[in-house]
Amino acid sequence: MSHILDELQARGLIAQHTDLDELRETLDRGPITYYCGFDPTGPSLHHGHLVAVILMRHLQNAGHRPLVLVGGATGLIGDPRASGERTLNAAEQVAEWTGKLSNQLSRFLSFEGDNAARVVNNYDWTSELSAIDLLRGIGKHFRMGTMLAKDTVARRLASDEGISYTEFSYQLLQANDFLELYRRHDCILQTGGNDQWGNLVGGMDLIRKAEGGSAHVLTTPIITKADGTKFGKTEGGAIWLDPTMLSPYAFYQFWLNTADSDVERLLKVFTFISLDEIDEIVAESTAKPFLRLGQRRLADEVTTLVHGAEATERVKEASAALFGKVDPANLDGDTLSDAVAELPSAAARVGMPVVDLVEALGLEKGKGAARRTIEAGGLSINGVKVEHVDAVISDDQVLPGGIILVRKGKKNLSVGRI
Ligand SMILES: N[C@@H](Cc1ccc(O)cc1)C(=O)O
Repeated sequence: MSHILDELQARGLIAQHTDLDELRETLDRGPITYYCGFDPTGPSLHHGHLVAVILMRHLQNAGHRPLVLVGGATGLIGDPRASGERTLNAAEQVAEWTGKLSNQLSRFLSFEGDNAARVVNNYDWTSELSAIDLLRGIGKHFRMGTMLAKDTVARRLASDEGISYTEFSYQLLQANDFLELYRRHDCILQTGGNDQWGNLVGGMDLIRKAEGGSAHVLTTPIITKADGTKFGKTEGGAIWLDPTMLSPYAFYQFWLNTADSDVERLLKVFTFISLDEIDEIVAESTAKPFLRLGQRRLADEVTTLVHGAEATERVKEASAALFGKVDPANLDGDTLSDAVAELPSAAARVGMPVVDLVEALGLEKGKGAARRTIEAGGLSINGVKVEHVDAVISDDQVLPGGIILVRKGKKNLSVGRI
């Protein structure tokens, strides 16, 4: 088996790092403890966090021990972003999001065995820190020049809006986390997104200055698309991992819609499929691009990772239903509803003439046209061709969730809703 660091690099999971040879030697001496932090700035993680979590899981799979840090304290302060000062969220809100994030994060790591993961909250040590401790114990190790030169800080300083003292101080708190975890758990590696580089190095320097200790940092790349457009946006917004914010169906579709030019890279970053197998998938996919094998596998794996195997099966049943093969017995109403959420729809009822429904859906302008389409064999309900112009909607055509799939020709799919 290849070395974990080589594997991570080959997968494109490492953007920047401190001395890799030294880290390699450290890792080879035995399991280490590492951490990655997540701030509760919203109710859910998104695809960006997923890259960080996947890196954590790779390291855990290689035998190392993860500490998942939720920023109960840092979430109250706000890591400065280039786009501007954050509004402070209420303490109760941050506490609620902290709980949600810990739950989500816990799904991705193992909490059993010798290298079981642990969740830590920086509120536990930061809330006890007095102003005097902060300024004497930590502040003294920081040089203003270095703090001001941090990428986001420098940019915000140069902006009209500037930066508050609150956000400016954020780097002290994150650095203190690393020091605290170094002291408490012998944690010697911090990972994070590439935008976190400055914060990570700040902690590493603090460990050296305060304890004479040596630690490492690794960052994951910010994922981009080959065509230069932003990765991870749907019409509805970010690729949230919470199924109530983005349905598993929409989540699956996002991955399924990956461009051919991005598939290989995303398979390496977002799945645990071996690199050899990815080579095979890509070769097959390139030979028969119309089958979108790479995209399917990607969507399958990532949806299973985030929402579980069962949800993924339901999503696939619902997509199959949309493309003609409807077996209501296997369908779950909620997933089907998610699947048809974006399609044109109209109210329907049992006993309604099919031509009326076709007209209401705007599939044809008027009943005459609707009749002609049926006569020509161009209309189907739930994938079954409608044979008679005077057919009416029957009970058994109502799918779970009160849905009737009406298709004209190959492409025009609409939904009657009971
Ligand atoms: N600053 C990190 C979150 C974080 C918080 C505290 C830490 O100790 C580490 C990381 C972010 O915004 O993504």
